[in-house]
Amino acid sequence: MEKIGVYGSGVIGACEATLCIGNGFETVVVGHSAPGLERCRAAIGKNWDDLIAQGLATQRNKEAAMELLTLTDDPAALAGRTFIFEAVAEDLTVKQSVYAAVEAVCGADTILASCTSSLTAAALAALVERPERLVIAHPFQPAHMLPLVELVPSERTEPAVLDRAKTLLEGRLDRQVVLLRRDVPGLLVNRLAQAMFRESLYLIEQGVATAEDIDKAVKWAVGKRYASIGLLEYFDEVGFQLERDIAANVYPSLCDTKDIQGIVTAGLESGKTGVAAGQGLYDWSKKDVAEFRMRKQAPYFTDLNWNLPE
Ligand SMILES: NC(=O)C1=CN([C@@H]2O[C@H](COP(=O)(O)OP(=O)(O)OC[C@H]3O[C@@H](n4cnc5c(N)ncnc54)[C@H](O)[C@@H]3O)[C@@H](O)[C@H]2O)C=CC1
Ligand SMILES: O=C(O)[C@@H](O)C(=O)[C@H](O)[C@@H](O)CO
Repeated sequence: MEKIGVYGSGVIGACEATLCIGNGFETVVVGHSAPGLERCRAAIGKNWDDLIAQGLATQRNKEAAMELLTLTDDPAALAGRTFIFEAVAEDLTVKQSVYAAVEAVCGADTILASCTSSLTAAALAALVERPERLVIAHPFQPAHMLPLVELVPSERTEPAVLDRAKTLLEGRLDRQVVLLRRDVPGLLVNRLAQAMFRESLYLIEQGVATAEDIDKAVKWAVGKRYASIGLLEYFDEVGFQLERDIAANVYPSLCDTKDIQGIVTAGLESGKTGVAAGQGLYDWSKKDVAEFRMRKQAPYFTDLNWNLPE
């Protein structure tokens, strides 16, 4: 059984810890500030309360899971850990300092699994002394609920490391793994997501549709359809002939900007940066954030198959 560490006590660190303790793994979480660690403990507790409210866990499961959790600001507590999820800021300098701290206390056999959303495995491998032990294991929010993990080796990752990561994720942590054959920025899902975000922002800027219109279309067409069939299964069903004709009409007018769009730079300048600011593409002061949180988790409630601690 791997001995798990999580470096990072933010959004993803809290979810990874919830998942690991929820499957009976004693887990050490390293953060870098006392208030951050307190927020992390509260976030993990809230994740459990949501599961309990859905009848998917009991108060006893929560207590047993929380007993498996250690939160600390001391990286030395990672000594003896065999599998570390790195979930710190999306910044190579921050990741490099964290990797140095991990490699200073962990053995040569310890796997470093980065949760990065957009950096390449090659760029991360260049930051460590033992690149053969580094892999990307990219989760999706809410990371303890949504099962997909993208696994990406660098050219220097040992095959046995991939096997161990896959065994842990699929065999012990109730995850669905997609292995990327080559290292690309944004991995797989974030490349698709960024293409959709770019086009959506473009459609708003061009006055074609509102954020509400786009989200309604995504929920009812894209979301529902591709929940049961694959995107490319659908492409094949339509057939190459029609898809070629549509592409010939649509490709020339698709957004292909390489720049960050005005709607985003303006939001950053005015402080209207999304849910946490109360205003982004939507006015969140008029929306129910707690209801959104439950809606975000709801699709996964029926699939949970954890080895809950008693
Ligand atoms: N938020 C998301 O939707 C997702 C994020 N990720 C990836 O997970 C990683 C973490 O992201 P979040 O949890 O969202 O970020 P966050 O901002 O919520 O948490 C970042 C963590 O990094 C720590 N940190 C920041 N500077 C540090 C430093 N100099 N030394 C040590 N620790 C430091 C913070 O204390 C915090 O614990 C990133 O690589 C991100 O791309 C992956 C999937 C989804
Ligand atoms: O979708 C997610 O939860 C993740 O894939 C991410 O890496 C990112 O945070 C991304 O979605 C932000 O757009």
